[in-house]
Amino acid sequence: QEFRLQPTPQNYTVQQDDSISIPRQYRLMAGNSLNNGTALPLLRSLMPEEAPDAAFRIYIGTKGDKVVSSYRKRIPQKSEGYFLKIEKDRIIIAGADERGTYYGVQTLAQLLTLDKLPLAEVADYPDVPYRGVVEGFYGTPWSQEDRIRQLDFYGRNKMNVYLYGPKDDPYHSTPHWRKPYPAQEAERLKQLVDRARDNNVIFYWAIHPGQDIRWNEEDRELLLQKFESMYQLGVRGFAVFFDDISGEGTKADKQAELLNYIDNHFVQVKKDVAPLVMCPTEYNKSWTKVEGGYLTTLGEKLNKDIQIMWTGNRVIATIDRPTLDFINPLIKRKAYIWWNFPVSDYVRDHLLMGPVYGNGLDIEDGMSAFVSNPMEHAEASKISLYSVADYTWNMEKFDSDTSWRHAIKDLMPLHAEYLETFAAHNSDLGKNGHGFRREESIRLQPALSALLKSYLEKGEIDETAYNQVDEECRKIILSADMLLASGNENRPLIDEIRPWLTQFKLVGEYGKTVLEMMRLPQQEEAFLPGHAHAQALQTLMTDNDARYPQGVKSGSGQLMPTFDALFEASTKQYNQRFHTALNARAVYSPYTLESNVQQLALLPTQQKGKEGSIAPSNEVILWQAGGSLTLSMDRPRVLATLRIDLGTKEEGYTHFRLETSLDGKTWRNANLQSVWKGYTMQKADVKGQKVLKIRLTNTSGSEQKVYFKAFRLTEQE
Ligand SMILES: C=CCNC1=N[C@@H]2[C@@H](O)[C@H](O)[C@@H](CO)O[C@@H]2S1
Repeated sequence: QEFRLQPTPQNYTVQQDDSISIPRQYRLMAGNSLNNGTALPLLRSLMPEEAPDAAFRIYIGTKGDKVVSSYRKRIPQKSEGYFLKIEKDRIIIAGADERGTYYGVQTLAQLLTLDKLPLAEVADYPDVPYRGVVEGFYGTPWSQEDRIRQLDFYGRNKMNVYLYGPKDDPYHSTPHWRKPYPAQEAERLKQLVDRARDNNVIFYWAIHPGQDIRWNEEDRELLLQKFESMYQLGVRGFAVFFDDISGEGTKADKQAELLNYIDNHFVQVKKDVAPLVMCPTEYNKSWTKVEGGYLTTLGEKLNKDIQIMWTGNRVIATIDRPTLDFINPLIKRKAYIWWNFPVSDYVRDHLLMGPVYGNGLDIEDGMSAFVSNPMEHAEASKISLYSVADYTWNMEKFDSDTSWRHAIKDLMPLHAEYLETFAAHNSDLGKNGHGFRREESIRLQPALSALLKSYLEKGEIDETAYNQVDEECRKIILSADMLLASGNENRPLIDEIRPWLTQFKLVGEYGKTVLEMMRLPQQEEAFLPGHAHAQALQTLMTDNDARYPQGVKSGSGQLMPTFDALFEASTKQYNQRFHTALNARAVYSPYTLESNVQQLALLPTQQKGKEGSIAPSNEVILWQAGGSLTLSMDRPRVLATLRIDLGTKEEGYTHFRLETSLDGKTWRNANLQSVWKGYTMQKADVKGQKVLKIRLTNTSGSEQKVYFKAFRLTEQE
């Protein structure tokens, strides 16, 4: 692939017929505005040989510095803009501000990877003011090493914000948000703040107090003290998240009062702190009732410089002009977009490695920020983050596929072709509660559907499609092995995705086995080993690693559905021909879910051995009066245990009735006994009962706001 600057600059011209060799020595002419910034240390790390008498010169400064005064007019009049020019005997880097100058050096860093320096001219600036990442997902928070590597990545890709808000950090959220971090954690956070500064990234620390905040003087002061303790660690960006909570903390006027107090008595007082950011309780259109006044209250009452986050028309959604035309007038400012991609905490058995696409390319003027909420897999998230950096810097010129391919090359230059094969087939989310899907196996789709169609409809094999799919299965197996054996090129990435690489290889082998089976349904003996092997591979693909209780899925969007359909079709053909009863069912979930509660209706069911479950949801469920959820079995089954966790205390369960049925007509009450306090985990007394259906209904007569943290059953052996 040809060289490209990342992100794509606004203006970039190169003299085609000329270039210079990279100067070994140079005389540095630096504006003193850069003294305690990070542009100079970066430049020195790239070009170490300063020599006062060298012929080659580097002029670097910020608008207003004498040293770049003759280039003043060339500097874009945009914050974080810069002008970079490479001439025969000099390089000029002139920034509109310190960060712009730093970005000019980052662009030079990329040009220095070429053998010769092009005589280039770059006049560049970002489209979106704040660009970066919010570590805001449920699940295992990133490690210290993950975060250090992330911050360096943001510096190189011109992302300027990182918001620290991992839901499962107890000092960010309930129960310890009021307490300062213990010394060791505080030290680690200080390291991150320093690393962020080296990369010209604003480190935002977020607090998530809403689940148990009291609207009083004491909690307000405790919150400010916590912010002060973070300020002492060097934090210069602060956020307050009120998402995924219920109860007192959800009141808009109270939230606005608290945030304005923080703004007036902390942020504005400190003078060196970035604008305050808040995450509202109603943070997407599908959850907000405009007439309820929550958003308009924030829009009217919140100080104008306080940023309000928004995920779009749904929790997981792409962002377009209508999305912004809805929210901006209500909040009376440009939304601070929290984009829930590639976050996978609601589909933890999947990796989201595909291209970033679907967001509008003409909406840069409608948002104050665009930050990505990524996967708990930090390295694997970089494929998307690279493209988010590209998209937010220069939206019109963003090309999803080019960006995706370069993102992969940036992550593993020596194994790019194998990582691309892996990423192409590991991008869809599978069925999920949010109904958000992504394209997968795009290039192979025509061959997969042609192969399946001709086989199902005419019992024939489309040889062209067959060979394409066969060749891809070979590449899948090869790619999995090459990446597993890739050593130190990007060990953190391989450590993260290893379970999915192992699964990916099984998918390739399963494909090859099924392709062989397709040729043999008329051969009584020869068909059998292939059928047995395919079933063995199906078992291996479902009984995966106990360390991943949520399971590991690969190729679930296109490859596996096609291979399963071909397995079933060829086995059915065989059974008809030889009057046998070989198992002709590939995947098969004995449980189906029906519900008229909108946020539960699409939740997938899972089966592993004797355990069955409905996938949990992270958010607050608005469970309407009379709303119900019914789990149906394929046949009556004897239950051992049933555990339900609605994230509520004892009294919360009195609003619900649990019933079981053997025929779907007559229902019996099953009582809910509490198993343990805290987040009361409930256990129903269904031991030894034979059931066909289980139903949970809100019988309280009014809407209930609960979580849906667990719905798990085990069958009797
Ligand atoms: C604008 C505020 C967004 N707040 C959110 N909190 C939750 C996040 O913690 C989850 O990672 C995400 C995906 O499951 O869903 C919502 S999005």
